[in-house]
Amino acid sequence: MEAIASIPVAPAGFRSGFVALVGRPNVGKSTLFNHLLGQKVAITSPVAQTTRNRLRGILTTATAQFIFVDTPGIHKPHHRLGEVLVHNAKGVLKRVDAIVFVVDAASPPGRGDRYVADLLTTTPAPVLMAINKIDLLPPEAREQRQQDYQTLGPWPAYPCSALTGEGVGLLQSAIAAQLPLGPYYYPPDMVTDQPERFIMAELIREQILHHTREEVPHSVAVTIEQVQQERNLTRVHAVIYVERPTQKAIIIGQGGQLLKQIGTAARQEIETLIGGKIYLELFVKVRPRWRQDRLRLAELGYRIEKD
Ligand SMILES: Nc1nc2c(ncn2[C@@H]2O[C@H](COP(=O)(O)OP(=O)(O)OP(=O)(O)O)[C@@H](O)[C@H]2O)c(=O)[nH]1
Repeated sequence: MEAIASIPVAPAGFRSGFVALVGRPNVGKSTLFNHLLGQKVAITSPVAQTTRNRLRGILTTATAQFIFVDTPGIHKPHHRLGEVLVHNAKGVLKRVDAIVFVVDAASPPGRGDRYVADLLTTTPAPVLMAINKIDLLPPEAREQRQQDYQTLGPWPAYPCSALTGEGVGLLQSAIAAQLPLGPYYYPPDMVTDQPERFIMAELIREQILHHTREEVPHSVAVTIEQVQQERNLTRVHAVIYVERPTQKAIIIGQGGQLLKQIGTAARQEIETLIGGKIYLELFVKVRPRWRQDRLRLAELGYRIEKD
């Protein structure tokens, strides 16, 4: 109840609502999400399908409150985890006030984009198209690329770069204009509704993705087993789950070198997150076929959400 008591009454004309970022994997949804929030909440990586659980990020300005929902990249599922991701992403689309359809300007529209565009033709919420990564295109090619993408649907398009920030302000104002008049749903200074533990686990997973190659990433899950507050130090005990002993060996590396690098990088990210000293203990465990198993998915925190 305390959190509710600290929510002020919104001024007249205030707009607020839920905004979904959707798009095929790797178009830059998480990067855009972080840029809009001005803070690192979602992890990003060059490996497709980095985003797993639904994450909410809150941005409050003088005139509006946006609750951004980052969805996993939508694509045709190949295994149980894939199905859960797509099911959850579809569910989100039915419940939001606005949808930002993110596409990648670096390449022309493809099947993945059309798959998403088709889903959006039946959603009730207004759709805006963010043509992301325009920094990768020479200025003279942008107009043509925008036209290519506008064949996907009748939605207004906003060229932008989540990396440099170009065009993101305009996109943000356009989203605000689509939100209904409404209250503060969260306290104005709140940035995410995810518990710190979840973000810690994601920051560790992010470093694993950065430090390993294709064969490992999708087989990794991270759980935070224990967080102990000591005088000037927070002790974090985390477990990295993989599916095969070979993956365990890769993550640990020769003489434990790679795990050490992952740990150091993740520790620094977590210290920035919580603003204090961390002692991070990482363990690697093998759990065969965890991605195929509903129960284990649930145990590791991948929820199947109801429509
Ligand atoms: N040059 C450039 N790269 C970008 C931009 N936005 C994102 N990227 C890069 O594109 C890659 C994918 O970005 P993510 O934000 O993880 O993509 P995503 O759509 O969330 O991916 P999934 O989690 O797979 O759905 C990363 O390497 C980003 O650094 C951009 O505006 N310009």
